[in-house]
Amino acid sequence: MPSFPARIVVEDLRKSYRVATRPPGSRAGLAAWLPSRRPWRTIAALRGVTFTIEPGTITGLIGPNGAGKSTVIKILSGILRPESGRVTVGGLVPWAQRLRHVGRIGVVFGQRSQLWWDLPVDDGFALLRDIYRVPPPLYRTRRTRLVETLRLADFLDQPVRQLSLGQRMRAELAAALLHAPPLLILDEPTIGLDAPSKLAIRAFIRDLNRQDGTTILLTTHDMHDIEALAERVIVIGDGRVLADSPFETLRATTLSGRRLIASFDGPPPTLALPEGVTRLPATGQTLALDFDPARIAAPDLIGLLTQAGGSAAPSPLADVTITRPSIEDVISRFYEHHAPGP
Ligand SMILES: Nc1ncnc2c1ncn2[C@@H]1O[C@H](COP(=O)(O)OP(=O)(O)OP(=O)(O)O)[C@@H](O)[C@H]1O
Repeated sequence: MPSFPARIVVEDLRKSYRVATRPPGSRAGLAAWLPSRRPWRTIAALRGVTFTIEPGTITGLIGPNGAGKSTVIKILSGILRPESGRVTVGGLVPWAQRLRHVGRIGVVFGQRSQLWWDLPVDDGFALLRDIYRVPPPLYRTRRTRLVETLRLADFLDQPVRQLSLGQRMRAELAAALLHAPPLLILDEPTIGLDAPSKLAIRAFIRDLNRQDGTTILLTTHDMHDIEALAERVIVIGDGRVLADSPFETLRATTLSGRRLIASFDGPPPTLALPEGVTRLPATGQTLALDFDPARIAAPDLIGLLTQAGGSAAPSPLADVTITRPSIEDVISRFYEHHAPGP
C-alpha cells in the first residue's frame, strides 16, 4: 500500500513558452540566428488550470492536440516549472522538491523511454533501484511481482532497443513502479499498441489501482482507455479546463443522443430539420443525422425522410441504421463546441 496519500492540488496553473519565429526568406533566416535579432512570440500553453485529484482514484486528462495536457504532466512530474499557480503532490511542490518528489511518483511517457536503450531490461531495473535507493528486500519483491504480472521474463536479458513496442511499454511500466510509488502518471500509455497489448496494459493499470490503491493520472487520445479506466475525466482545451466530471456523468449527458444513417436509391432529400436534429457531412446517397430521442422519436424522423423532397418525388429510402455515438464522436464534438476563440 502507498505510504502517503498522493493528493494532487493544482490551482490556477499558468505556463507560457517563448519560441523564436523565423520570418520567411534566407536573409531573414540567417538574421534569425542572431539572438539579438531573433523575433520571439509567446505561446500561452496553460491559462489558469485548477483541479484536485484524490488519492486512490483514476483520472483521465483528455483534450485535442496542443491543449496543454503534456505541459500539465511535465509540471506535475517536476520537469517544468510554471509561471504562476500552486501545485502540490502529496504535500510536495514537484519542481521545488524534485528529488523527494520523483522518489514518490512513477511516470511513463508512451513516446519516450526512461530505460537505457542499449542495456538489457534487467540491468536498467538495477540502475533504477540504485537511483531511487530502493531497499533490496522491497526491490526483490517488487521486481518479482512486476516481472510476473507484466510478463517480462522472456526478454529481461534483451537490450531495450530490441524490444517490440508492446514489450517495451510493459518494461517501462515496471521501471516506473519498482520503487512502489503511490502515484503513477501515464502520458499516452497505449499509443501505437495493438489491441491485445492495449487490453493487457489497461488490465494491469486497473489492477494496480484496485490492489495497491495507486493513484493514476493518464492522458490519452484513445477513448477506450478512458472508458475502460477513468472514473473521472478532466477535459483540457486551449490551456483551460473545459469540463471536469465523473466519466458516468459525461457518458450520461453526452451519450444519450442517437445517430441515424439513411441510404436512398437516389439523391438524399433536402430536409428542414426539426429541433434536436443535426445533419452530419455525408457523401453520395447517404444522409447522416444526429438526433435527441427525447425530442424526436426515431419513427417520426424516419417518417420525415420518406415524405421529404419538396414538390419532386423523394428518392426511395433503401436502408436505415440507428446507432449510439461512440465516445470518440462525443469527445470530438465536445472539442469542436469548445474550440478556442480567435
Ligand atoms: N517546449 C515547447 N516549446 C514551445 N512551445 C511548446 C513546447 N511544448 C509545448 N508547446 C506548445 O504549448 C501548447 C500545449 O502543448 P502540450 O504539448 O502541452 O499539448 P498536449 O495537449 O499535450 O498536445 P498533444 O495531444 O498533441 O500531445 C501547444 O501550443 C504547443 O505547441
